[in-house]
Amino acid sequence: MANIVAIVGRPNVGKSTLFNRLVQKRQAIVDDVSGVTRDRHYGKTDWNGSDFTVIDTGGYIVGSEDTFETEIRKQVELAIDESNVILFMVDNQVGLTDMDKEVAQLLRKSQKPVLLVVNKVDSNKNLDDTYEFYNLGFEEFYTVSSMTGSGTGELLDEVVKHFDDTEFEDPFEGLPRVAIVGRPNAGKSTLTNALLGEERNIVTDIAGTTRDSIETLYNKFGHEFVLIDTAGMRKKGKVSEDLEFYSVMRAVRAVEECDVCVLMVDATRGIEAQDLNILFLAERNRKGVMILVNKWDLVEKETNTIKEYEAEIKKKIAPFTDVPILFISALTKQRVHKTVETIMQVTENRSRRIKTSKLNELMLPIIEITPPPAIKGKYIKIKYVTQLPTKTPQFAFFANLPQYVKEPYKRFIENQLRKNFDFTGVPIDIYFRQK
Ligand SMILES: Nc1nc2c(ncn2[C@@H]2O[C@H](COP(=O)(O)OP(=O)(O)OP(=O)(O)O)[C@@H](O)[C@H]2O)c(=O)[nH]1
Ligand SMILES: Nc1nc2c(ncn2[C@@H]2O[C@H](COP(=O)(O)OP(=O)(O)OP(=O)(O)O)[C@@H](O)[C@H]2O)c(=O)[nH]1
Repeated sequence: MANIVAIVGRPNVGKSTLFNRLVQKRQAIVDDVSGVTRDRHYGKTDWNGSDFTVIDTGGYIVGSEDTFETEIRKQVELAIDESNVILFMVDNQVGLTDMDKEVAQLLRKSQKPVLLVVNKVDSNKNLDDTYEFYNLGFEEFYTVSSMTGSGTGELLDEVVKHFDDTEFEDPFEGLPRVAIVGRPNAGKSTLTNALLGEERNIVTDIAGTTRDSIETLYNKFGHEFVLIDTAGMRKKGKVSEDLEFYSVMRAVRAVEECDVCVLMVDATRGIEAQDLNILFLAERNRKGVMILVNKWDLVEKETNTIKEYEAEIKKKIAPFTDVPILFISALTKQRVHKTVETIMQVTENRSRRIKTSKLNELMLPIIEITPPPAIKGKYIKIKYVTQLPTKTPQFAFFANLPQYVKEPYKRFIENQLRKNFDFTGVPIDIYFRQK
């Protein structure tokens, strides 16, 4: 089950600071698609082995027509809808404010666990000031300093206790789980219908703590997989910018739950920042990925159109370019069958295992010819390589001075692996270890 933690609170209490502490910078994604409106941050992190996504719901538009109150209300509603645990943050330096009380009032409606976090308790002598926050009606609260990190460990210990890790009976155990994601209007529903047709039968309703994702079995022409449909996340009556964000949240959740992430792009719009965010998220989550350029029927074609389009996309998704890109029309069903075949291929690639003997036979001569560059006069000797017994392809190269192997060489090794074995659509990890 995906676990999502939202941070809410009035402006300036330190939400972004906590967010940045929890989510390493490179893992954070700034949802600045709406640009003129507000920034929301979401990113992946883990505590004691529990993975979760953190959303910083904050960020306000200067000069917005919305009053703070409407803004806060939206933010809180979003948190209640989309997260599994809510962190309600207040500011110990400023003390209790009316706006904090209003937020508390809104949060009272939530069925979800809400943890009160008193921030900016930078030293123990500030603890005396925190008592007034008992007025918010919570039985307890957590004092932290987002700036120094103190208290965040205790907070996270509590957060992870609220995750729903119940193993549900999975009737599709062992089948690949596929999510179709993309911006609003990219054609996700059209493709889903093209795949499942009239027989679309909803087999299970897996009730998560937050909402139901519907899983449907695709079983035709000898291919079998489970389609994850998180369409329920889309609420009626949301204004456009929220709609955009809901679609992001839907994608984030779908990415968490899938094995293969099918990113759908509208050919008439091209690949956009938000598409790339989702793609990178999938990559970091070690999911299989493929790109569908949909509505290809609308594009005026010349001899090199596909080639050029593909090159354009590859430039944007670099360095992970070993990704299938198909040009389809969900509407006319052009290459829909090819889509299914590619899904199966990516699934197979993701669980590909290469024998150690085969790996060494192939890779050691390559390394012999192109060894890692010597550093400070020290020669790096790679002795052998093995694939780790993980769910997705990960390789360990054993060397005398593994710490000296740099990123470009890692990339070289990755490219060689990709050249020799089919890992298309699959992120691979390469580690250098001491031997
Ligand atoms: N002393 C102290 N200052 C903090 C701490 N956490 C955040 N701050 C400061 O508080 C200010 C606001 O922090 P942000 O993280 O931007 O607050 P926010 O809640 O995300 O604000 P919005 O984006 O406006 O919603 C910044 O100047 C931070 O440096 C803390 O633990 N101690
Ligand atoms: N010409 C053409 N139109 C398409 C194609 N696929 C989808 N459309 C149209 O694009 C519009 C949006 O398609 P949907 O399938 O609803 O898109 P979606 O991604 O599910 O949209 P959201 O539910 O908003 O996220 C509809 O009017 C479709 O008929 C295609 O391959 N070619």
